[in-house]
Amino acid sequence: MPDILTVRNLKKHFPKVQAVNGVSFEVAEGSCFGLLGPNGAGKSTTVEMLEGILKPSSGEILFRGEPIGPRYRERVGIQFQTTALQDFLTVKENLRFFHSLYEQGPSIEELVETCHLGEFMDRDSRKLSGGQRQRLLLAIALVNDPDLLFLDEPTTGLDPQARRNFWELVQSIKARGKTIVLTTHYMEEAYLLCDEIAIMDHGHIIARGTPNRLLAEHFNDSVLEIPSAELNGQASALGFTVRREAAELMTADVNDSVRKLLDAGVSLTHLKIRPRTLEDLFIRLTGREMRS
Ligand SMILES: Nc1ncnc2c1ncn2[C@@H]1O[C@H](COP(=O)(O)OP(=O)(O)OP(=O)(O)O)[C@@H](O)[C@H]1O
Repeated sequence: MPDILTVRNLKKHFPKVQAVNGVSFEVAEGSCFGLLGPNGAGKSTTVEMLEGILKPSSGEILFRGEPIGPRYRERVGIQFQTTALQDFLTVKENLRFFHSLYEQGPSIEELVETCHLGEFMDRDSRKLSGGQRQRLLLAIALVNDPDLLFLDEPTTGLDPQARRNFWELVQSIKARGKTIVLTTHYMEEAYLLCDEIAIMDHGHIIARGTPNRLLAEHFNDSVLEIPSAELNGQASALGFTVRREAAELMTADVNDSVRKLLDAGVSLTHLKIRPRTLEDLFIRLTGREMRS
């Protein structure tokens, strides 16, 4: 697929901070691109420049090969946070208001169907649950039928079920050929939704690629997890690190490690063997855990 966005050596200085310090990447048409990083890494600043809201200090942003200009805003959709909603209006009224700002785009009925808003159209938009609010904000981001959709931490604060519902929605929108740029603090979300991710820290991109390729590049081992109590006081002798109730062992030879556990008389009933995750990669690269 050709690139819908090309970003070259993008920088943004604020008076006391170099928030973004020379980032370059491409986003393929129809893909979901994830920008990850610890607090203050420069994700929001980067995204605001890509959205055309914030002027870069230097560098280039090309949309389908052309520098972004006044018509760019017609081709992008931005899922703004709650403040974008008009107070005292119902969901239907909010949707009508934003819909009236554009001459083209899907009908209100289509937006309602796509974002599953049907059940609460007459509700005051301040009375929505977190998941319902995010679906309304997503519908508003889609009013102009954008080619490129920006989702900035769309599921932060949602309960697990609402988060899963939102992921399904994002997948269905992507299946219609839209390109998505997503920032998230949830590694599971990035793994599930993103074709490609970039991990930022201190204004730089420190890793970029498909989630599976990045995992394969950085790890050749798996993780054994077992309740510490089951190791009968032999955790350190068996090479395990104890983290609260669970003990962990990273091993490139799972068979050998399991054999040693059996030889030591450890019950394997609650043993879990898992591959490395993006969370592990994130901690390895940034030295920090993701905010949850
Ligand atoms: N308008 C501004 N003026 C001055 N400094 C700013 C401004 N916006 C952001 N910064 C600083 O730039 C750096 C990057 O901030 P940014 O919000 O882009 O990070 P982030 O990765 O999105 O963090 P978070 O995950 O907390 O949202 C931080 O040090 C932040 O304090």
